[in-house]
Amino acid sequence: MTEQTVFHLGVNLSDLEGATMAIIPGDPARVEKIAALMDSPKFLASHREYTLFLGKLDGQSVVVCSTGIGGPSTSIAVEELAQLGVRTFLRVGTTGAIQPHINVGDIIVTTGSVRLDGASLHFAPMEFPAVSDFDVTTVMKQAADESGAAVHTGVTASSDTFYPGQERYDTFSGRVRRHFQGSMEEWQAMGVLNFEMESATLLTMCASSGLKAGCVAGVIVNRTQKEIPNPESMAETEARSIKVVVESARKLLNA
Ligand SMILES: O=P(O)(O)O[C@H]1O[C@H](CO)[C@@H](O)[C@H]1O
Ligand SMILES: O=c1cc[nH]c(=O)[nH]1
Repeated sequence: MTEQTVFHLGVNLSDLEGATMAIIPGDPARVEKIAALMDSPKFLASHREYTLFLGKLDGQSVVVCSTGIGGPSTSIAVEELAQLGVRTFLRVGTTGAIQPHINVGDIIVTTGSVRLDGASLHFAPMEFPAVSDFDVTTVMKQAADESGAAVHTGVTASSDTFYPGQERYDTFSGRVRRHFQGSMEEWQAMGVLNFEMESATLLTMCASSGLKAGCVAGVIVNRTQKEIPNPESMAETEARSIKVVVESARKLLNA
C-alpha cells in the first residue's frame, strides 16, 4: 500500500481513511448521489473520468469512485483502489435488458458475464470465468429484493462497444460487423439477461486477483422494445439501483 498519490485517481492511502470497500458506478455524476446516502460524504478528487467521494456507513469508510465507460478505465480504477487497500468492489450501473419479460425499472444482479471485452484478457485467459463473488451477489440480491423492485439474477453480456458489440443498427452507418450480426438473438437464446460494458473486466480481474466484486444494474431500456430510454424513468431507475448498492455495502460491512 502506498502513501503516494496513485497515478490516475489523485488520492492516497490516508484519503481513503481505511476503506476496504468501493462502490463503483460508471458515470462520474452518480458518485455524489451515492455518497449523499452515506454519513459524512466528502469530495476527494476528480480527474478524467474518475470522481471520488468518501462516506461512512455505520461508522466504516466506503469510497465511491466512477470508472468511466468500459473495461480499460475500469481496470485502472480497480487497480489503483486495490493499491490503496480496497478489496471489495460493488459496481452499480445502467443496463439494456434483452429478455422480453424484463421491464424498465427492474434490477439485474449479475452472476457472471460474457466476456465481450478486451481488457479482461490482460488479467486471465478466456477460459477463466467472469464470475461474481458469491457473498457479494447474495447480498445484492437480498438488498434488491428488499427494495421492492422486480429483480433478475443471471448472466450479463459485457461488451467493449455500445453500438456494434450490443448489435445496435441505429448508428450513422447502420453497419454491424458480421461477427456481431445475430448475436443479440443468440445471447437471448442462451438466457443472457442484459448488456452493459464493465462487468466482464471487473469480474475477471477481481476473481483472478483475490478481490471480491459484484454488479447490480437498473434497467433503463428493453432492447426487444426500443433503443432509446425515457429520461424520467431513467432517473428513477438510477435512484433505485443506488439505494440497492448502498444497502448492499451496509449489509456486507455488517456481515
Ligand atoms: O451507467 P453505467 O455505469 O455507465 O453503465 C452503462 O452505461 C454506459 C453506456 O451508456 C456503460 O458504462 C454501461 O455499462
Ligand atoms: O443498452 C444499454 C443501456 C445501458 N448501457 C449499456 O451498455 N447498454
